[in-house]
Amino acid sequence: MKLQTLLQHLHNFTPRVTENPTITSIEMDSREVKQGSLFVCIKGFTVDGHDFAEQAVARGAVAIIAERPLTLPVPVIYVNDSRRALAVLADAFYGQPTHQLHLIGVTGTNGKTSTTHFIERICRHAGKKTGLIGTINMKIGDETYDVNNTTPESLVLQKMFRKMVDADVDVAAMEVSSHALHMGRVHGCDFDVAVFTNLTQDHLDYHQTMDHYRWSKGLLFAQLGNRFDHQRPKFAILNADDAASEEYKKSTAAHVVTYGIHQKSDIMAKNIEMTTSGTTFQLVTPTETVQIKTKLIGMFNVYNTLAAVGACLVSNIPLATIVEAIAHMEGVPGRFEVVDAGQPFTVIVDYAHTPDSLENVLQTIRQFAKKRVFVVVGCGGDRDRTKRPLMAQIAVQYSDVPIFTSDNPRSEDPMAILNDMKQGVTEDVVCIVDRKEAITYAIEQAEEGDVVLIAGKGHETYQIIGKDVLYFDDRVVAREAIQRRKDK
Ligand SMILES: CC(=O)N[C@H]1[C@@H](OP(=O)(O)OP(=O)(O)OC[C@H]2O[C@@H](n3ccc(=O)[nH]c3=O)[C@H](O)[C@@H]2O)O[C@H](CO)[C@@H](O)[C@@H]1O[C@H](C)C(=O)N[C@@H](C)C(=O)N[C@H](CCC(=O)O)C(=O)O
Ligand SMILES: Nc1ncnc2c1ncn2[C@@H]1O[C@H](COP(=O)(O)OP(=O)(O)OP(=O)(O)O)[C@@H](O)[C@H]1O
Ligand SMILES: N[C@H](CCC[C@H](N)C(=O)O)C(=O)O
Ligand SMILES: [Mg+2]
Repeated sequence: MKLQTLLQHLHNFTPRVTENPTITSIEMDSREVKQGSLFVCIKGFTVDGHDFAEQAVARGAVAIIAERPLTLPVPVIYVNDSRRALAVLADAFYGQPTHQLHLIGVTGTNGKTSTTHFIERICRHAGKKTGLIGTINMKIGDETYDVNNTTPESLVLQKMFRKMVDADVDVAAMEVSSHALHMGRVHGCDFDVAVFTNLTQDHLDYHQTMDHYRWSKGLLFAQLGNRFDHQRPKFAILNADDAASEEYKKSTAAHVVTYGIHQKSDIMAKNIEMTTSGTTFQLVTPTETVQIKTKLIGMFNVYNTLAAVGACLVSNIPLATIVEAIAHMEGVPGRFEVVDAGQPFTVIVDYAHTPDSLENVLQTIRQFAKKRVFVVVGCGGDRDRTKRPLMAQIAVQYSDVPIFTSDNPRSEDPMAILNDMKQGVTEDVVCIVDRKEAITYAIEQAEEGDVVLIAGKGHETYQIIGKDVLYFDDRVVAREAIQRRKDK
């Protein structure tokens, strides 16, 4: 694509460049630049992309997008906000792929990964070709691609959407984090359906206040198409049991469909019954009431299922197909995942890393636990510090044997994180800084009928200590500890 053709999409007011080289790729990382690239300088949280512009030119960049003056031998186009410019340019460069996809975005503090996976599975069951973007990975059909972020930067996103369109994907479900909404990573994504799961405390390191966090999530609904196009209607699927939905309802021009258990909503779950092997409930929709049977447990999964049902119904998937798909649905990796190595007690690995999710998952376990509940839990470094004492409190309140340990300490001192956790409790709690030792301790202490919850890292196959990303998988560590116990 020619530089001038691409720049037509920017509508910026700075002097126009006269050169018109062919742009072979857009890059935001100088290390990825090739001959013919357009390099976009982004001022990041760690370094400033402008400092790598010279390097980009040396590697073959033929034009640069920048926010501040640079003296370079190639044309430099100045913009006020290069991250936003990147989103506009990436959308244009890849041929506006989201206009050709049925795109479902899911936001909320907890349940995004679960809900997007449920939507993907229902759509596949309906015979659709699917795309998926989120915390665990990106997918086209069965093909998987690694991710660095739950919601990647616009450049990565638009490239993936192009790949999806070229692979004839019908429906794409993606997680939309509050960071992505606030930083504009999803500018240019033409969502058809926006889903809200819930809002509870997390990410205050980034957002500072709950008001800012709530507002950031609300951007998904506020930016969801502002005209009534009956050919391509837009839908907001809102959790009526969460107070934030009232605000999102007002901020969107899209058609609103609500779901819930307590408040009167368009889609409701009634007569919920749960056992250790699954859940049944009556699904009440505006047209029909049907019986749902699922292997999933936990009230939170009823909410995630309702959210997925809402998204799929407005996407024209027949209710009967949805019901059938739900009956076949397995859990999501690292979400309430049972580790069974033949031990006489239950071991569950779960991604709960917020106060609300930890409380939900422990409440669910409490409902069924015959004997003691152990919880091995830590809190991530370089993340919301204020959730640490709250998670500690919840661990103590809902378990019999809380064991505090490290999650991903990142650049922080693991002991300092444990101390932050201990501020939330008055009791003496076992603290074992090494996560492997903590898991082993729990497994050695557990007796027949007990439940051991290993919380916080779920599907993660690494532990970040300092700058090191070390292989670590709670499920593997638990399995090995069980085996060692058996071998004794
Ligand atoms: C705080 C934050 O969001 N950081 C994101 C940000 O990184 P950054 O600002 O540190 O980037 P940087 O290293 O300063 O680099 C600035 C620019 O210089 C460029 N550069 C850098 C080095 C070089 O040699 N050459 C070069 O050109 C970089 O490519 C970049 O364009 O931009 C990166 C690229 O888009 C992101 O991967 C990164 O996410 C990091 C990994 C992160 O941890 N983000 C978290 C907070 C986050 O976004 N989380 C949400 C999920 C939350 C949830 O699920 O609950 C998410 O959506 O992932
Ligand atoms: N609807 C829900 N409400 C509260 N807790 C939930 C809900 N769904 C899942 N959880 C809990 O939160 C954990 C994370 O779930 P999930 O990965 O689906 O959320 P997420 O929003 O994608 O998280 P992240 O922000 O890290 O991407 C689960 O392991 C479970 O303990
Ligand atoms: N998306 C979340 C994941 C947290 C997972 C937990 N294991 C941690 O490292 O804190 C975050 O980046 O805050
Ligand atoms: Mg997720």
